[in-house]
Amino acid sequence: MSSSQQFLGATSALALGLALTHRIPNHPLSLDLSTYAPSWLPQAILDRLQNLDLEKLVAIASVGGALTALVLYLRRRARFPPLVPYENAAYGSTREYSERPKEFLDAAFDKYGPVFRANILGRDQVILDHDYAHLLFSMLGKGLDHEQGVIDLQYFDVIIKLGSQHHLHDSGKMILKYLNPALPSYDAYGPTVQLVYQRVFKEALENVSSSKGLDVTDPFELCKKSLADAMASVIVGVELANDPDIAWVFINVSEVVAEVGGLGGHGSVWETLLPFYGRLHAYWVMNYKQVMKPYKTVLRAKLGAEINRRLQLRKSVDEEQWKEIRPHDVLQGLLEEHNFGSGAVDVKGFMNKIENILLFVIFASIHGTAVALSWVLYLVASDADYQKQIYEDLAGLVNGTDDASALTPSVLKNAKYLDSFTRETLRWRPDCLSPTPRKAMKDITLPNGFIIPKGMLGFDDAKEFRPWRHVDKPASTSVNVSNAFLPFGVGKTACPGRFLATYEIKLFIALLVARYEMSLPNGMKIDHPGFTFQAPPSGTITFKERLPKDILL
Ligand code: HEM
Repeated sequence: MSSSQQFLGATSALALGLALTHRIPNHPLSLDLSTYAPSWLPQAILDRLQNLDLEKLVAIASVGGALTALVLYLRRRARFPPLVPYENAAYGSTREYSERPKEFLDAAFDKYGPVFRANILGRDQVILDHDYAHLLFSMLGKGLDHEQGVIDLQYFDVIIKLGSQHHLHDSGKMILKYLNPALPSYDAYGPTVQLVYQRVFKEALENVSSSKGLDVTDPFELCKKSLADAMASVIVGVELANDPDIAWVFINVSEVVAEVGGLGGHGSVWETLLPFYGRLHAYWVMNYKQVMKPYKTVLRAKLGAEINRRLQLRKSVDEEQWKEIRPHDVLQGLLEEHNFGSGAVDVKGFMNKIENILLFVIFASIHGTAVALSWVLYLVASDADYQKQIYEDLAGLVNGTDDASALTPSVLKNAKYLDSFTRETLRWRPDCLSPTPRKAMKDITLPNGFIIPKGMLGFDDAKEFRPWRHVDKPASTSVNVSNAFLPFGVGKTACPGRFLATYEIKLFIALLVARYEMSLPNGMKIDHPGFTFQAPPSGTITFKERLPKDILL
């Protein structure tokens, strides 16, 4: 504090104290303020201040107090990162950002440096370049709350409350238990996912040949369908995954939640004017309209029938035969925790317990992974050299075999170029701000003196895309979370599905690159910048089959 601020503060505090203890007596008061007075203050003014009557003193103190507060406020504000100017007070920079996110961010970084504020979605938000975000999250991370950031921006608390309880961590525990790469059974999911992909590719790319390319106009649908079917096979089993009603649940649940949480409402006039509008909307959709109800009804009916089928089947075979035919899926693991062995599963009680957990896992596993996968796919398709490098990487691993089930999770771990590409895409996706905002729970002072004010959200922006930057860096694989790599979060709540997610992404790309050459005849388009849940790119991808001698799998 400067000496003038100290003087103002001392005068105010003294006057207020006196006013309270003397209850404002009606006679002049003599004070000695000379020790506090700055040297530049004229003696005449000091004399008058020292012989004030109390009423005047209280008046001066009030003005002094108000001025001190104003000075402190202005000084604190002056240390906020610079704000990108905007013309429309209602929209701030929301429109400008949503129309051309990359240009908007690039121009702001050029002009203001690594940290600035922009008024987006009705509030000032701090945006950091990647290096600065890394520094901030790792060195000054205390007081930055990821969960609170996500709740504020994505209404996660409303969305994941699919029933009467939150199921985030229960779902996490379930994934870590049944889809844990440390378990020997994990590799068993490889062939399951591969069979699904091959079936979906066969349907979608049936008419492709080396002479005649095939244009796929909506590759995101291909990504989503592949992942929804793969997750259904892994979670409820290959047989049930073929049921069209179950396929409908898997593909739509994630869509609905993503809509509610971001893609649909964000950027609307309402949300910009009323930042809490999104939350109200989420309450309306989830709790009043109960959009999850039809999915729950189908899930209950179909899973109920499947559980009874498995119980009957188990009764009809002996121990040895059961070992042969026991389904390798998450459902079976869960059933075995709930009396499957004794043949006395209480189906209704079981469904009550697991229904919401399953719905959350379906959401968590499909939409985000499909968007991430479509980014990887478009970026791979954007450059023949990327495909060449990944193809050579795979050729070394496949080693002459043409058996597609060769690419188990443990084999694909060694596809280092593909892994680096996946990590870099997740790190970089350029269309929008990081999906892991942080909320400042207290003022945070940056090394350059700027303050990130309490209550504000912070994002990071990643600069250059360099797909091989993580090659031969064992601590920087696609699943190593850290403050420098936030797409899967960090710490004890880091995404437990990231092992499966990156496997699914890499396998999808590997199977395509092994057989096809891809190109983007019209480039790629970013239709909607992700304010929170990220949006996929769009645009046609042309597939051409490699010459038979070059097809790897
Ligand atoms: C590329 C795809 C994916 C991305 C980018 C992603 C990202 C995330 C992020 C950012 C979180 C929050 C982390 C935090 O709070 O710090 C999270 C949590 C979670 N994810 Fe993922 N995820 C993906 C795929 C998956 C898959 C495939 C599954 C399931 C198999 C899954 C299941 C979960 C669960 C259950 C949680 C909650 C964990 C807890 O709070 O205990 N995710 N994910």
